[in-house]
Parts: sequence; C-alpha cells; structure tokens
Amino acid sequence: MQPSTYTMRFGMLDIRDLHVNVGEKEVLHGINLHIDAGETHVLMGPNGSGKTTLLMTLMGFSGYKITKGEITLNGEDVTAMHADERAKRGIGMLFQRPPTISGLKLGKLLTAISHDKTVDLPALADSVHMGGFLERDINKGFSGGEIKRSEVLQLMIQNPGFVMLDEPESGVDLENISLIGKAIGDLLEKDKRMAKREKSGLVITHTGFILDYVDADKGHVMCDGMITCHGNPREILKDIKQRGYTECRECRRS
Ligand SMILES: Nc1ncnc2c1ncn2[C@@H]1O[C@H](COP(=O)(O)OP(=O)(O)OP(=O)(O)O)[C@@H](O)[C@H]1O
Repeated sequence: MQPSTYTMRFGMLDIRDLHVNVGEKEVLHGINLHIDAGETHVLMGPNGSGKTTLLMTLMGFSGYKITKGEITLNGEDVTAMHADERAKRGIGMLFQRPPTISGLKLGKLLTAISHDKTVDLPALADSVHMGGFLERDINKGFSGGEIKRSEVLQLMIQNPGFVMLDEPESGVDLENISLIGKAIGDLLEKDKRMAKREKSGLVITHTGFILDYVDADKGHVMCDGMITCHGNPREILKDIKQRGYTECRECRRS
C-alpha cells in the first residue's frame, strides 16, 4: 500500500446514473447522488427497495454488477475498482448482517486492519464495551447489539474517510444506541465545523434514532431501486411516520 492512499481521507462522493444487477435482476435503476466533503446523508426507504444493494455496490463487492453509470470518490473514478482498492481509498462500511468468521479472533482482525499500530486496542474496545470480546471468534455467538458494537469498533480502527452504515441501530437496546451513536458521531467528526471535517457518510435508517447523534445534512428516500425524494432528514422521517412510503414514490422535493 502506498502511504499516499491514506492521505485521501475526505470523502466527496458522486454517483451518476447508476444501474446495478444482482444476479439477472436489475435492482438499482439510475441512482444519482452527490455527497459533499464533510456531509452526512441518510437513506430511508421500504424493505427491499435497494438501500443495502447501493451500499454493497459502493463498497465494491462482487455480486453487485454495475451495468451503467459511474461512481467517483474525491474526483477519482472508482467504478471498476475492487473492494480492497476502494477500502484503501477510504471507503468503510458497517454491515447490516456481517458474517460469522470461525477461527479468526476479533482482536487479530483489528490488529490487522489498524493503520495506527500505536493505538491502545483494549482501551478502544472498552470504549464500546467490547473489551471482553477480543479473544472471541468474530460474531460467533454475538448478540445483535454486540455485532453492531463490534462493527463500530472495526470502523473506529479503520477510520475511513467515507463511512457507510447499514442500519446501525437495528437490534440495539436504547442504552447501547447512545453508546454507538456517540461513537458514530465521533467517526463522522460531528464535533468539528463542516469546513474542518474530513469525513462524510451515508447512513441507512428505518427508525431515525441515529439522527439524534448524527446531525445529518440531507435525507433521501429510495423506492423500487430509485431515489424518489430528497430533503431535510427529520421532515422526511416525520412524513414517513405519518403517511408511510406511498407518497414518497410520487414526491419530488428536490
Ligand atoms: N443476492 C441476491 N439475490 C437475489 N435477489 C437479491 C439479492 N440481494 C438483493 N436482492 C434483492 O434486491 C432487492 C433489494 O434488496 P436490498 O437488500 O438492497 O433492500 P433494502 O432496501 O436494503 O431492504 P431492507 O430495508 O429490508 O434491508 C430485494 O428485492 C432483494 O430480494
């Protein structure tokens, strides 16, 4: 790895007319999205609308075939890049359903992915109540909330410039939502003024709990593989709570 790849930590993302197939089926039908450096956007939408597909495609996983369109990060075209190349350029992701990895200890993985070898791993793990999990196989027997805390811990170690979070609050109790929410706010440098921030992010949420910790700049609604609505995230969430997603399909706030 070239050291220069680690200097590209700010995350300006541009998605243009992105079409994606999963297997033979086209799931995303022409997504356009611009996330400026320092911004955090949230993505809402009904089950099965394509939100996770978008994040998995942005991460560069095989199985998500881009048939049209392009993705640029900090002005660089990453459309054809593999996941590891994108990770080197600062894209990181918290998964909705990460796999169990038998035989690989959480602590070993964290050491392997850490850029900063001086980091106090046990202390960092303790900060998200994962100190007792470093010698356990990744996600093996972890509860839903423990899996999310483990995922957040992995992101804290990776310290990506563009942070993607797929339903970070799902399955997490109220006390731990606060813990995870604060850690995610730190990851996205929410304590800094926009102009000083080098992090940006895209967060999928159904409940909007995460909005209390991540001062999101914009919200989008995805329906049937298309982004149908943009606007203030809290206003969109309020509308969805009152009226469901039916009107989102017609809505053109932007
Ligand atoms: N590997 C796959 N094989 C077949 N279909 C798939 C595959 N992955 C996703 N799909 C389909 O693509 C569509 C979009 O799925 P996706 O997981 O992106 O939705 P989502 O908006 O994230 O849903 P949820 O809110 O329930 O998490 C769904 O109809 C899903 O069944």
